[in-house]
Amino acid sequence: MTHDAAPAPPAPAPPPNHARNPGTGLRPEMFEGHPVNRSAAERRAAALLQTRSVKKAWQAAWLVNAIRCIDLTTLAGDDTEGRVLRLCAKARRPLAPHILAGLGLEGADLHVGAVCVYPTMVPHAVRALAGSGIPVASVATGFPAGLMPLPLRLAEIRWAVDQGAAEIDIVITREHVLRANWAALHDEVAAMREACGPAHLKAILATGDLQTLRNVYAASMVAMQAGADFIKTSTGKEPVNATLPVSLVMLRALRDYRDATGHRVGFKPAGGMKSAKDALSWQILMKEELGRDWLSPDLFRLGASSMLGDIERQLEHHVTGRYAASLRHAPA
Ligand SMILES: O=C[C@H](O)COP(=O)(O)O
Repeated sequence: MTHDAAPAPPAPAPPPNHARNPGTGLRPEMFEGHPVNRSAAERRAAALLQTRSVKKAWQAAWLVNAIRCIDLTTLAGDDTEGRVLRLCAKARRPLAPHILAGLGLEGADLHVGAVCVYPTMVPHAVRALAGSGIPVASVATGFPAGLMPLPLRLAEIRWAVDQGAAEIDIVITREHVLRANWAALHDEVAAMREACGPAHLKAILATGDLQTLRNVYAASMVAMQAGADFIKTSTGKEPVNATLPVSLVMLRALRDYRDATGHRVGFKPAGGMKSAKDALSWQILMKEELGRDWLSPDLFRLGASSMLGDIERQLEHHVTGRYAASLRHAPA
């Protein structure tokens, strides 16, 4: 079966069509005792991808939509100003001119969803992206482990926001989840949300550390109840990062939260996603579970350091009928 309702070909990113999530205060009845069946989640994720595929003619539109939703990321210990400047140049012009022309998108303002960096790289990224409309996202709160005193984690958020970060990717204290200390998790994320001020808070749940899918569901719900604007699967540093079954559980939490509160919260799978096929798989999952409205950059991001290169390669093939050597593409 093909996937008929592909996202429309890309248009300039629309303004956010929903208010920020104000949170609800801690409401354990929304997640305690909520059953999550691992093999059912695995079966559903696998079945979706077996029975749904994107029509070949529409794959290019889906891949262009993925570009609009990428948080183009560098989070390496050897990051430098030069690397961040190159990344920002790629963020502004994610496709080579002949590919854009082949897609009929010469005039389109196609750029990625955000550039995601460590806090000390924020000033470089802010400078390089000035006037582009591309937000700078900063990880903070002692990324990736988060095991720093809370006042220091909050100060790190404030520092990154002062430097111009418009989005803050925080990490949660995994121990709060593993001990089912939901009040502590709620209060921590709520304090981080307050420290963010106008910047949007993306809560990284580090799902590979959370042991059970029931924990993933509960942590997703608590983060949203504390006012997270996005929930994100992984730091990219856990042994297991974004997977489709875990994502499915988080999407169900997003849906349940929307149904209970009327607020739509964004989703960001991250870590280990490298191919254009991954970009299609996660978009199919989103569309099947949450609908196409959720497939825009204000509600969906793909956190990836190396996915854009393969997307560009596949789009070049779409346009020219042949693959170029990957060295012809500017590194993403
Ligand atoms: O937040 C994004 C992740 O750190 C990116 O992970 P990745 O380097 O495996 O693509």
